Amino acid sequence: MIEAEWWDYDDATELAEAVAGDVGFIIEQALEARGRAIVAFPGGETPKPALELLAARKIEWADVTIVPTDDRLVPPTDPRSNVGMLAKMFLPRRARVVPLCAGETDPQVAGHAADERLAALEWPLDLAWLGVGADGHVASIFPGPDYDGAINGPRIRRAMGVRPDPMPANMPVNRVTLTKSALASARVVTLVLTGTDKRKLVEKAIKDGAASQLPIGRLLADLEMDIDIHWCA
Ligand SMILES: O=C(O)[C@H](O)[C@@H](O)[C@H](O)[C@H](O)COP(=O)(O)O
Repeated sequence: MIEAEWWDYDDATELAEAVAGDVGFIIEQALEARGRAIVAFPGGETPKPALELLAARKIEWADVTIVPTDDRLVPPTDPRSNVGMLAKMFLPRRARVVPLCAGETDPQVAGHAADERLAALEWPLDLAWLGVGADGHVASIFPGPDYDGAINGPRIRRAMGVRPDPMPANMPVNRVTLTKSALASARVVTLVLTGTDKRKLVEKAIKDGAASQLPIGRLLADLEMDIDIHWCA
């Protein structure tokens, strides 16, 4: 079982400030050690306040590469696009924001194209900042025909196209995701979530370990380092 350290906050503002501080520190350490940083940031709603605070921090953003942990197969101008959100926040800061999808409509074609684009970057990630869905998905690793590939695929495969089955009701679109091995190999993995239901789900996933039925459980079971989990109700 992995060692998870839970950091509990009184409210969403405190959570966002703490996460922005932590992530900023991790990036600065990478810049100091290697002169550049490569980080994966999640999509969804939870990270937005922390991402905004982070973007306002004084960091040498021009030396930072940001990749979404996952994206929806929609144009970057679509409000559902994770890279669109990250680009709006971090391109004005001069960070490099690398998209997972570039107009492809077929998830498998998109996954292979993303994999090729990512191969040109410096691996491993300095940070994989993760969120979790109420159904237990992490990044866009969902049950369906691509689940096994995203979870158990060859280590060299960093991105995959995903056709969730069943489709999540609130966002019924195909995806591209970083694979479990690309995420789990990051130098630091951190998880940020809100709400009691998600907390219970993650606590059970950690307890179940590799036998977990949930994508988040399968990923956490594979980590070789401790993980900080930031949470507020
Ligand atoms: O497309 C996705 O599914 C997201 O990018 C995923 O990475 C996110 O972390 C979870 O869905 C949680 O999202 P919320 O924070 O909005 O619940």
